[in-house]
Amino acid sequence: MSEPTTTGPLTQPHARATPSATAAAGGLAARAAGLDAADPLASVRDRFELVADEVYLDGNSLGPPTTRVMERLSDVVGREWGRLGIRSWDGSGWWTAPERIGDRVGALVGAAPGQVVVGDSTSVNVFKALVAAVRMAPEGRDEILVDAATFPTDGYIAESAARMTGCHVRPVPAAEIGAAAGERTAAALVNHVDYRSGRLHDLPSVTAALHAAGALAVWDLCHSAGALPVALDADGVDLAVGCTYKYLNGGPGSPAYLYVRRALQPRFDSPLPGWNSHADPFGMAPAYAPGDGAVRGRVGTPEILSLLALDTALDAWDGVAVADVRAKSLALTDFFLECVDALVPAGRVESVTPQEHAERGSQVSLRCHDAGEVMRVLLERGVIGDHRRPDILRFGFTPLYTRFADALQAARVLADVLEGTP
Ligand SMILES: Cc1ncc(COP(=O)(O)O)c(C=O)c1O
Ligand SMILES: Nc1c(O)cccc1C(=O)C[C@H](N)C(=O)O
Repeated sequence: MSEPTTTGPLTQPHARATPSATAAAGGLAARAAGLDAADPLASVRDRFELVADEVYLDGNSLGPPTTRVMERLSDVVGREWGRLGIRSWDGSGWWTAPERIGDRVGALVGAAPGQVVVGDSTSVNVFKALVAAVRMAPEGRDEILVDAATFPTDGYIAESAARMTGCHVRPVPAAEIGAAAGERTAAALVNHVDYRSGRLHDLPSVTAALHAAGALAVWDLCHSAGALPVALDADGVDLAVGCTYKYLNGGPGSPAYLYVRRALQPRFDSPLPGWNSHADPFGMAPAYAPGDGAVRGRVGTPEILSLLALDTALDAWDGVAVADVRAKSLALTDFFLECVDALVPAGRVESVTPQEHAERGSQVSLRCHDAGEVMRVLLERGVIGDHRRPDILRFGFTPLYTRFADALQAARVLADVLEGTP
């Protein structure tokens, strides 16, 4: 599995102690204030529960709660579960929630209704998607291509899916997957945004190249859904999975989702054909007969509490255009890189996140000596990012609630911490 490509050191000389550096910092503060004042998404921040005096830059791992989730969960537990009990499966719409909320997620990833179902973990959905993809591939194909830098769970599950379907896994850098696909390739599993480097991969062209080779394209959208535009239908993606606890704010362990392109649904042969995906679940028939549409991706009883927490979290998107989110995400990450460049002592960090907008997700990853210790101190000082071993500091920028002033504050604290360490 390959390491992310380094895109060059942040080279500006560090001059914080000089009058010109002080002026630069003042200039950055004025710029941040101007950018925040002009931000069309500024008021959306009020929809989230955020800790005062903290800069939360870990929404690419666990998004914070929305302000309405407590009230919704208290109603679900107190009234729907507590008073209506079993009647809520129908009366409160619990039974159909996976497809109903799936359509809401679908709207954020360019999927027309009826193709996304929410439930299970991302790992489980990777398994369903990959085995089903191989089962739908042309006869005689025995290779699954996997993004060589993939988030580990995808790689582990692909290995198992391959063993179960008589295939082998070939790891290939994501950018080369299209070219690597050949007549033996059944399917490829690719991360839209790399979790370590924040690199955005070219979904339309990789998907088209896979199709040209007769293979199916399975995308993991964990680090892109809710952070940037995704056009699953328009780009002809076959299957996709993603989590809902990062940029969709569903909460810790909230259920993941599975997209199966409508044209493929009749051939989607789930490796986990649980009773919830049956054409007549309450017929309790001994023989399995799959239901029609997105429901085919279901397995067992849905995780109602976290599913409905996600439902409420998605209200935060009311009136928000994904294009505005993308524009702000790029502006935030550009501004953070500029602040780091201006304030952090020269040579202490280098960005592994691409400079080119077309290749950047919604995070900035900085390679840094002693990154674990540096992140520990940042957390102590109220800058919440994370550390990926051995040497990566990750900062996720979630446009719905992150301000330009937060980006500057994070860079200032980072500069301070690095000044005090060798
Ligand atoms: C790209 C990617 N895939 C999968 C996962 C995890 O999947 P799961 O929801 O099963 O823990 C993560 C993060 O945890 C991820 O970043
Ligand atoms: N899912 C997580 C968890 O249960 C605990 C801690 C972190 C996570 C994450 O999501 C990690 C994340 N996918 C990553 O990009 O590293």
